[in-house]
Amino acid sequence: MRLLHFDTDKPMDFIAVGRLCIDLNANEINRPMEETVTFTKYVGGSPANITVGMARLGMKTGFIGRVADDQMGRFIRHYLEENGIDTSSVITDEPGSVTGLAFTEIKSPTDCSILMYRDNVADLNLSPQDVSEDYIKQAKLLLISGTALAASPSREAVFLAVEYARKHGVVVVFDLDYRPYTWQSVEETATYYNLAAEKCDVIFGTREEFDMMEQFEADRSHDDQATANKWFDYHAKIVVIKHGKDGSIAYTKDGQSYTGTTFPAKVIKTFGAGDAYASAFIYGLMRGWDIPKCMEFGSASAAIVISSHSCSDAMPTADAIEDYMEKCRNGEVASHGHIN
Ligand SMILES: Nc1ncnc2c1ncn2[C@@H]1O[C@H](COP(=O)(O)OP(=O)(O)OP(=O)(O)O)[C@@H](O)[C@H]1O
Ligand SMILES: O=C(O)C[C@@H](O)[C@H](O)C(=O)CO
Repeated sequence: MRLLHFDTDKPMDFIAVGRLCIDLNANEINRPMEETVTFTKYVGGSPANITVGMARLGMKTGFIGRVADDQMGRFIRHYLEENGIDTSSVITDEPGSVTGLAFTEIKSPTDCSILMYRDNVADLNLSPQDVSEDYIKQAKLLLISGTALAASPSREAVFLAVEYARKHGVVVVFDLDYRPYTWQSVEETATYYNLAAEKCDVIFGTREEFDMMEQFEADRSHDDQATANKWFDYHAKIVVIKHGKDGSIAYTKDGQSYTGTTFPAKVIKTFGAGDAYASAFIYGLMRGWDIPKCMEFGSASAAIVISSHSCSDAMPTADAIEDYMEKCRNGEVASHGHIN
């Protein structure tokens, strides 16, 4: 059974919609934020990272979003363009809004957190009028990400993008990307996440993210297969549930499930794993690979990114992923900072 159809007549491979922001990653690692004094600036935001990943993998990519009319907004636009990402649907917001900042605290390879500055951010000002049906219809795949659903008008813009995608046979992928601090309440969060997930072909999330979505259900089994089955009753063909260092499980609508293992990593920080995994997995899907191969590629890409200081800038090329897998097979990469 063919799970997904990518329309090869469409010129653009991949478009993401949502947040573009800045990561300021601690240079002094293995210490709390209170003792951290210098940071390196990178483009950040989960959908931005995934798009950079896709571009590094050689896909023709574009982004729909809003950036602030400030130095940070210009830095983001320039970085996307340098990576070959089309920015014709990246709009500069009216003066007054700011660029979202994520300060990352790297206390240890397994204890990382993010301190967010997201008041009055430009990315959540994306409006339905910014979403072009013509732009979306020429892509094979649209990626949406949960944080863009946190507030209006960005929320409506994402739902409209999904409608256009479905109307024109564009595969819709949802990366749950749940960041609690951008939401008002768990009730609101679960409501919008569930409404969006109903409309998507592929869903990526962690067990905790799916638990958040299922919090008001009578039967909360926390069971991965039950979670996947629920979405197969709507539109989904593939549901991937990620379990950090314990790997991932992919379920497909034809009743199969596949367990993905992890690659050894010299972990510097754990965030970015999910974005790297998603980009390499989606790349594999678009190349027509079977699910286990997509998972293997995703896991290897994740291991590379968590062994690096950044998320976006560390996204590997296909050759770099192949090389890494080869080195792991030859026993040349030992795990470090990896708690089993
Ligand atoms: N410590 C680790 N060592 C090796 N691989 C890892 C590790 N942590 C995560 N991965 C890989 O990355 C994949 C996704 O990780 P995870 O479940 O942490 O996603 P996530 O929570 O969405 O990530 P993020 O922190 O970027 O939000 C895992 O399925 C696994 O393949
Ligand atoms: O916006 C965030 O939540 C932080 C991201 O910018 C960061 O790159 C990350 O956490 C990747 O998943």
